[in-house]
Amino acid sequence: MKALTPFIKLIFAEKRDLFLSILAGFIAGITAVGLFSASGYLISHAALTPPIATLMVIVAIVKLLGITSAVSRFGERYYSHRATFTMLSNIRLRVYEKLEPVSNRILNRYTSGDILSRIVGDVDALQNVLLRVVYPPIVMLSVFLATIAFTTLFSIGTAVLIILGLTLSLLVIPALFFLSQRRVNDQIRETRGELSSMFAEYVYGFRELTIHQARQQREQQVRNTIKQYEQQKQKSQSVQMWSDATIGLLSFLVSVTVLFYAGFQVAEGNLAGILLALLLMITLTVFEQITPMATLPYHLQESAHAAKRIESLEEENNRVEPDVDVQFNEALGIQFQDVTLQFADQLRPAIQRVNIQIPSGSKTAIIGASGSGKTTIANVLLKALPYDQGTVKIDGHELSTISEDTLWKNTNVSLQSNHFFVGTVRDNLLVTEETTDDITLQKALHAAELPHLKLDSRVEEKGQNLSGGEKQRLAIARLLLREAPLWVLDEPTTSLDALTEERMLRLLLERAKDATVILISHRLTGLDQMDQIIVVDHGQIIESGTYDELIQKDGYFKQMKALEEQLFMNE
Ligand SMILES: Nc1ncnc2c1ncn2[C@@H]1O[C@H](COP(=O)(O)OP(=O)(O)OP(=O)(O)O)[C@@H](O)[C@H]1O
Repeated sequence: MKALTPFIKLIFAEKRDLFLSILAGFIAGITAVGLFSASGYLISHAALTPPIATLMVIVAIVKLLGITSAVSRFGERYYSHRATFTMLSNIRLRVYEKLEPVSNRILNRYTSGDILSRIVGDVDALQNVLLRVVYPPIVMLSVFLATIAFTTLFSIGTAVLIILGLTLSLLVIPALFFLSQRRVNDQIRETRGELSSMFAEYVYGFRELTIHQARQQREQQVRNTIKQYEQQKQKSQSVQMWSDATIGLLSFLVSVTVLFYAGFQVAEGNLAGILLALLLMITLTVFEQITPMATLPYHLQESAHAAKRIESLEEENNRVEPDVDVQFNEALGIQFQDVTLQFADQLRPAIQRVNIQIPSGSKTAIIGASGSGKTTIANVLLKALPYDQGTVKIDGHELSTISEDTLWKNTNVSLQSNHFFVGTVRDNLLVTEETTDDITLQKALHAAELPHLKLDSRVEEKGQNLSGGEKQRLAIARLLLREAPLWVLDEPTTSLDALTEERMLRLLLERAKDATVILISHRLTGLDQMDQIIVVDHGQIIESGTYDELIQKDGYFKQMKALEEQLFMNE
């Protein structure tokens, strides 16, 4: 319930619509009760053949109540839905604003299918907070109180019977059915999340699954999960049906009891016979109004759960960003001191007691076997991963005192896999904020050895119409368009042949000559151009020094170099 508080606050921000929908709901409810009880009274009174004028007055009252009830019901729907749509758009904005700055961290922790189901499905589920959780009890309670007060004017016994019936129908029966529905609802939610992730995986991996002929197997898994989901939904709906039927039966029993009780009172001379139909109609109509209350516990649980899931995404945002931001120099010095990071599901730390000194303006290569922890070091530096122990400083400032925005503004980054947007080559070069003219863009393309690409050439989804090497060179052209005091290059040239790789590295280092450069690589090409080489193995730094120092040392680097040369000669 606590998780719902911020969303309930958003509902109460729509004070006017909320008030109008409650008012219209109350008028619609009370006039419906009035309409049927007046009809009952009219029928009974007509049997006594009163003067026509009396009947006309009652008929006019019935008509007026009928029209008022219909108009108020429309008003209730109109204002409550308007408040809901405004609230939903405010929730969507709120969620987006909170998630956007932490998207990097979230993508590391949740699958994209899960994130999608939270920001779409769970946000949509919150529309029921107002429509089915907040205002129905307020409207129902006020209608019941007014009806019961009205009934006590004629028969206190009938009022007591209605109160008992309502307590059973509104509290006891829904609570009992809710308890038996709870487990299956938990299962439904779990299966829905699983299905969403599974489906995203299927769509993303469609090509690989087809090539490896594993598509049918996956499809079957998705189908099985859909079937399981449908069965669980059916089970939940059947519990709901039984709950509705039991409430219907109870309302019928209460109405029959009222009829017998009031009939007995008439026979005893304690109640005017003309009121019998009125009391029966009041009972029947008031029970008709409780239908939305039967599903309230279900919607309350669903909304609270949705709110919790959204909140858990937003919790990432609670990591406080510094108020006062730092100012950086032309090139940035970097220091890692005893930095350790262990992923939750891993047996050993991805990086352990890592100590690195990178002087400002220097060029450092971090090398090591696959999985040794190179990218993790870069991610820590880019604040994409929180570390467990140690200190990281950039330009003398602790990483925690630097906002992500400032950090990324001052960094030119090439990730292992770069994203390419559907559009033109120009669109893909202009992803930076800086506005650049066509001549500069063309120069960047030429420098990245892509003279055959025109700025208006089409780039398909994920750059599918470009070769692996062309994609990397397009990413390099992007880098060339941006100035920054720190360059972090994670394997920027792995898809290139050795000679092109050498030229590209030279080009990048030339462009970043005044900046601090960190190059992550598991190949050793071009490392003689670096000021410092750090060798990582199993998350620990095992060697570091200049190219010449490491070659002279008979260590890991020298062995790797010898092995690479041998492979190169064999090719
Ligand atoms: N998000 C993650 N969750 C759990 N473990 C992870 C995660 N990212 C990386 N790891 C683990 O941390 C270790 C270091 O990974 P890292 O990506 O830093 O290696 P790397 O040296 O960059 O490898 P490569 O050269 O193959 O890119 C690996 O054992 C990897 O399985």
